[in-house]
Amino acid sequence: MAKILQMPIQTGKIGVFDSGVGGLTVLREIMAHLPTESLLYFGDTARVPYGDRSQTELLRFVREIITWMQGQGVKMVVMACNTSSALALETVRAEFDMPILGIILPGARAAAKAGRRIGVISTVATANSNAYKQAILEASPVAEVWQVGCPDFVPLIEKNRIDDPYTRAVATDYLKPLMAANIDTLVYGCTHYPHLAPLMEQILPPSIKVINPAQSLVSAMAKELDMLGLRNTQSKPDIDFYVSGDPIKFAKVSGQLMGFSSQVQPVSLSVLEGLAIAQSV
Ligand SMILES: N[C@@H](CCC(=O)O)C(=O)O
Repeated sequence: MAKILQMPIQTGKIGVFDSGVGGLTVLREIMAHLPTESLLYFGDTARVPYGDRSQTELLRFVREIITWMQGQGVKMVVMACNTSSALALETVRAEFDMPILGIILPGARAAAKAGRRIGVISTVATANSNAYKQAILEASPVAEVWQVGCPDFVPLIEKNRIDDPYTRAVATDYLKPLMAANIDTLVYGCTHYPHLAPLMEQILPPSIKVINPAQSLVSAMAKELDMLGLRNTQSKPDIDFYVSGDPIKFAKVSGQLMGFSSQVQPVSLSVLEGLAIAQSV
């Protein structure tokens, strides 16, 4: 595939994407810690969940999204999605001529610093990839890692069923093997899961440290922006939201989860799919 060359500029937006509302937990950290950056958020809500997709499918989606973001003039892309980071990051980094950051390495490093008996909850695809386990063990060879795939979480969170006894029962069940393993640290290995924090805080013993990889990702972003001379110093940043599914539904759920309302614009799947075809010829 040919690389598309483009000169990034400081005032360009940072593209942030996920399958749905999960990446908003990353967006929240970026807004808090890099408040002068303009952002472009894309939620692939027509194709959520990503967690049971094959690597071939995910690579196609991720290539389409990054190509589309390049067309929007972004200066950096942030995969606010662990599943994409686990299965597609390395490949697309070699294909695109722009900084692309994933969330797993920063999360794994933070976990390795925080504890020794580490539980990672994630999508099934992320768990099967062993990406967290490998990255944690690289950072701390003495660590022990337990990974649990939690396929029911994303559909429940996309419907904002957080304060729901069913979700509580599901969460208790997923955490059981980790409690039995006596973990000291729990990693939210899917960006949707920090939305569950109010529920998790009720279920988890307070002695367990909880790692939200987005916090370390934002530090990595800051370093990368400085290194590339791409920090935005303009004072009036803005945020654009786009989804491949229903913009009204996304605006409603994101408003409930984040506490602010936003204008959400549609990007049709045929536009995205066309980009992948154009790239491969
Ligand atoms: N936000 C997700 C994607 C989840 C999904 O769509 O299954 C992640 O971090 O992996």
